[in-house]
Amino acid sequence: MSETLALSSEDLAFLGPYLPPSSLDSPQHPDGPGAACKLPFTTLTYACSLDGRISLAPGTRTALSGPESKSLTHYLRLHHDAILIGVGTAIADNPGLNCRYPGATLEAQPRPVIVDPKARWGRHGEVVRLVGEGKGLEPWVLVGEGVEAVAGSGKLEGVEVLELKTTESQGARFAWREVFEMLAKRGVRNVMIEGGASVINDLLANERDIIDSVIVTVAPAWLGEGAVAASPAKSVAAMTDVKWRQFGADAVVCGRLPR
Ligand SMILES: NC(=O)C1=CN([C@@H]2O[C@H](COP(=O)(O)OP(=O)(O)OC[C@H]3O[C@@H](n4cnc5c(N)ncnc54)[C@H](OP(=O)(O)O)[C@@H]3O)[C@@H](O)[C@H]2O)C=CC1
Ligand SMILES: Nc1nc(O)c(N)c(N[C@@H]2O[C@H](COP(=O)(O)O)[C@@H](O)[C@H]2O)n1
Repeated sequence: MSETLALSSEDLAFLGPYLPPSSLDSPQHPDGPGAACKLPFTTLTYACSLDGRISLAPGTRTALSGPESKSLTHYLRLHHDAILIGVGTAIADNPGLNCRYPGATLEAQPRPVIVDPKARWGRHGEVVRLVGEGKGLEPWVLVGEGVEAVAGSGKLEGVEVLELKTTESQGARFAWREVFEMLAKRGVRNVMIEGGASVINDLLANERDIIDSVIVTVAPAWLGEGAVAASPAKSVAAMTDVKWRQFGADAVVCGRLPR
């Protein structure tokens, strides 16, 4: 399952303080609502360019991380119970969402979680890679209550569809807290939130209290104006507990969001 290099002991020491605690009884964020409400510990993590972009164009998969920071992503996957993405990313990237860090076994794999209120995923054939390779866990797809997932096509075989109520005010949205409560009830202790842009921007603008750790890779490239930006609708104050480290050609910043 390994496809990445092992990180150095210095890299691991750098990342250690930002990883999820080993159990919910020992929260890293003592006053964090995540711990208080028994929500899972959450890590918001993605890679962006020097102009804050995460992909070249909407619906386009773009490799920004170099080999070293890609290893970092897989090391993070090793330390989380679940990886959450929006359906836009699932459709655009057809991601594996498994852990390919050296030594990662099938038992150590994170649970892919796809936020898909209108059950759009599975209509495009991308399901095959996520589910079919047998190198990761069966994804959970969160759909709106009463929304039929890929009616009659049978393409969602190997995927568990979970229903959650939506609010119609903003076009079938889930309340993030309810998403994470649902995951906690299913035994998920920590979640790595990988994107994409809508998920990142919504959480940063509106639900910062839910995020316990932030780990962002900055690649030394510019994607330009037409590219998809990680840029919340509102400003967010500077992170606290900030540390930077170089991973190959990329810079990685870790921190916590101000409460
Ligand atoms: N560089 C990096 O690290 C990463 C880059 N990416 C890139 O990001 C791009 C995709 O971003 P984007 O198009 O914004 O897609 P997202 O992955 O953010 O998915 C967006 C969709 O998820 C659903 N969604 C988001 N928030 C909620 C909510 N609160 N409740 C219910 N549903 C919700 C909506 O689905 P609906 O519209 O059906 O209602 C929404 O349109 C791709 O190009 C991908 O390559 C992605 C991850 C990481
Ligand atoms: N860390 C990171 N760096 C990049 O350059 C990226 N494009 C991403 N994308 C995220 O990783 C997913 C792909 O995962 P697999 O390699 O297919 O398992 C992709 O869907 C994004 O969530 N991340």
